[in-house]
Amino acid sequence: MAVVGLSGRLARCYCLRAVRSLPVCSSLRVPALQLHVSKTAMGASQKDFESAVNQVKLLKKDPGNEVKLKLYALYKQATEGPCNTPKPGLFDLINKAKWDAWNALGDLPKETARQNYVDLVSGLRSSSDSSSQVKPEADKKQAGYETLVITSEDHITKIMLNRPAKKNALNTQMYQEIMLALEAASKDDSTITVFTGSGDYYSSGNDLTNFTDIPPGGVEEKAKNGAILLRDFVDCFIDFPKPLVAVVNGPAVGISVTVLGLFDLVYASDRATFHTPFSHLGQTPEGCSSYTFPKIMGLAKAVEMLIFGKKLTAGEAYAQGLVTEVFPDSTFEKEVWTRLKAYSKLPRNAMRISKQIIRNHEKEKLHAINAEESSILQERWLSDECVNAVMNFLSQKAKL
Ligand SMILES: CCCCCCCCCCC/C=C/C(=O)SCCNC(=O)CCNC(=O)[C@H](O)C(C)(C)COP(=O)(O)OP(=O)(O)OC[C@H]1O[C@@H](n2cnc3c(N)ncnc32)[C@H](O)[C@@H]1OP(=O)(O)O
Repeated sequence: MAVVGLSGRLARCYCLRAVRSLPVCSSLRVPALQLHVSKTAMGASQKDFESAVNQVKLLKKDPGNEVKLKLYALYKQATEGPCNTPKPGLFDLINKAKWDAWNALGDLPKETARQNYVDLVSGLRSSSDSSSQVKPEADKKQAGYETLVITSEDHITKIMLNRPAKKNALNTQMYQEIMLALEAASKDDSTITVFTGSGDYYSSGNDLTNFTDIPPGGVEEKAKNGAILLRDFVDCFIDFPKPLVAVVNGPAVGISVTVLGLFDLVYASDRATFHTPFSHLGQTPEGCSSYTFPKIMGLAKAVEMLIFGKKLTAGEAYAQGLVTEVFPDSTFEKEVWTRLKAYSKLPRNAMRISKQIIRNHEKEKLHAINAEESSILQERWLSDECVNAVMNFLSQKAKL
C-alpha cells in the first residue's frame, strides 16, 4: 500500500503493511513483549501463563537483568522446550547471555517451566504491588493506576476512566489496568463495583492510536496480541462476580457501549449517547454484543446499531433496553449516587449469589462468543477497510 507522504505517526501505523519490520531492539527483551504463545505449550494453565505474560508488562519496577534472563529462559522452555538454537558468537553478548540462560534449563519439562514462570511473576507482582500501592481505605484513591482513578467508599468500588483529554479512549495500558482493577474489586470488601468516566465523555472506545507502533513480529503479531487482549478484557466482565454498574456520564462509543450488555445496571445522564460505528471503521461487534444486543433490544434495533452505526440518545437506549434509567444531567450524579449508596448496604452474599444464578446460565456461551468475536476482529484489523478508516482518523482526526 503506497504510504508516501504520510506523517511519521502514520508511517508507524501497523496498518501500513508495506512497512518493513523494525530492527530487533538490542536491549534484553522481557518475553512478555512476545505475547504469541503456542497452544501446545499452554495446556491446563494457559490462562495463568498468559496472564503472567501480560502481568510482566505491568511491573512497576525493572526486575533487573538476572530476573529478566530467568523469565526469558523459562518462557522459551515453556513454549519451545529445551534450547534448540545455535550458540551465538562470543561478542554477541546479549544474545549469548539469553542463550546460556535458556540452555542452562536443559530438559526441564515445559509444564514445569511454565509453572516456574507463573510463580516467578507472581512473586515479582506482590513485591512490586506492596512497594507501590497504598492499601485502599474509605475515601482514599488507590495508588498504582495511571489511566484510572479507583476509589472505595460506602462499600462501593468506583473505577473512573481517567483520560479526559482523549475522551477516555482506551489505550493498551487502560485495558490492562481495567483488568487489574476488576480483579482487585472482585476480591475487596465492596458490595458493588461502578464504572464511570471523568470529563465530558464516558468513553470514546478503543484508542485508535492502538493501531500504530508495529511490534518486531509485524502486523500479524499486532493483530494477534490485540485479539488476546480483547478476549481477556471481555472475559473479565463476563466473569465479574459482583453487581456491576455503569454510570454513563456522557457520550459512549464502541467497546464502552458493547460491554454494557454484560453490566447489571446502566444509569445514564440524558446527555449520554451510545454509538457503535463498527462498519464505519471496517470492524465488527465485540464485547459479546453480537449476542447480547439482539437479546436485549431485538434483532432490528441491534442491527441498526451494530451494522449501520446508528447513534442512540439516552432516551432511545432506555427504550431499547440497553439503559436501565435516564436521569436529568443536572441531578444525575446526586440521584445516582444516593441510590447506589442505598443498594450497597444490601447483603453482599445474597446479591453475589443472585447475580450468579442469573448470569451462570450463559457464561460458557458468552466466553465462546467472545472468543469468536475476537478472532474475527483479528482478521478485520488487517483488512483494507479497517486500514483506510483508521488512517483516515489518525491523519485527519475525522469525527464519526
Ligand atoms: C490491532 C490493534 C488492536 C489494538 C488493541 C485492541 C484491543 C481491543 C479493541 C476492541 C475493539 C473496539 C472497537 C471500538 O471501540 S470502535 C470505536 C473507536 N472509537 C472511535 O472511533 C471514536 C474516535 N473519536 C471520535 O470520533 C471523536 O474524537 C469523538 C466523536 C469521540 C469526540 O470528538 P470531539 O470533536 O468532541 O473531540 P476530539 O475529536 O477533539 O477529541 C479530543 C482528543 O481526543 C482524541 N480522541 C478522541 N477519541 C479517540 C479515540 N477513540 N482514539 C484516539 N484518540 C481519540 C482526539 O484525537 C483528540 O486528540 P487531540 O486533542 O490530540 O487532537
